[in-house]
Amino acid sequence: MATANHNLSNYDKSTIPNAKDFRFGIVVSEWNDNVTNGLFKGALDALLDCGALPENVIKWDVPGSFELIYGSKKMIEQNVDVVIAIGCVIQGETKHFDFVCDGVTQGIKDLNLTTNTPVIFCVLTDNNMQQSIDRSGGKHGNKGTEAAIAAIKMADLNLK
Ligand SMILES: Nc1c(NC[C@H](O)[C@H](O)[C@H](O)CO)[nH]c(=O)[nH]c1=O
Ligand SMILES: CC(=O)[C@@H](O)COP(=O)(O)O
Repeated sequence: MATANHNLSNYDKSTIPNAKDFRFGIVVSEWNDNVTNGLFKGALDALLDCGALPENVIKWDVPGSFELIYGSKKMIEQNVDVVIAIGCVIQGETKHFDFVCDGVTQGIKDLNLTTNTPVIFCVLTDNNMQQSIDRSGGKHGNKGTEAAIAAIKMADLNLK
């Protein structure tokens, strides 16, 4: 189902574990920060709504989405139960978009394979700024909210 047919912010709290005992690390890219700040707000609001304690949420900023890989790796060392990697990559004139998107995707995938801490992929890879705005609190909801719910579920799974 494409995002256009699905609101990213919809969730049913009755189906989500209480997050009060989980520690969350959130790494946020500063590129396109009008978007990434919106994604972070969506994620934080959802975590707190589902019972997370503010003191159990660590937030770090990194320069760009490519640095989400190293930032998430270092965040894992902070003994958190799950990491959310937040970024916004928008197509420019060159192929750089392709390499950044593939690099961060593969890097986060590798962290999920090689560590015991889930890293949630909350990286928009859009054709233009409007698509990013629409997915960070706009008409399609907020991918940060979606990522937070995924983070809670994966933290709960990680304890089993
Ligand atoms: N163009 C975008 C970038 N580019 C920067 C890279 O992520 C990286 O910081 C740089 O190559 C230095 O290593 N980053 C984004 O997050 N979004 C973009 O649209
Ligand atoms: C994803 C990028 O790095 C890209 O936005 C940079 O823009 P350009 O390809 O025009 O250099």
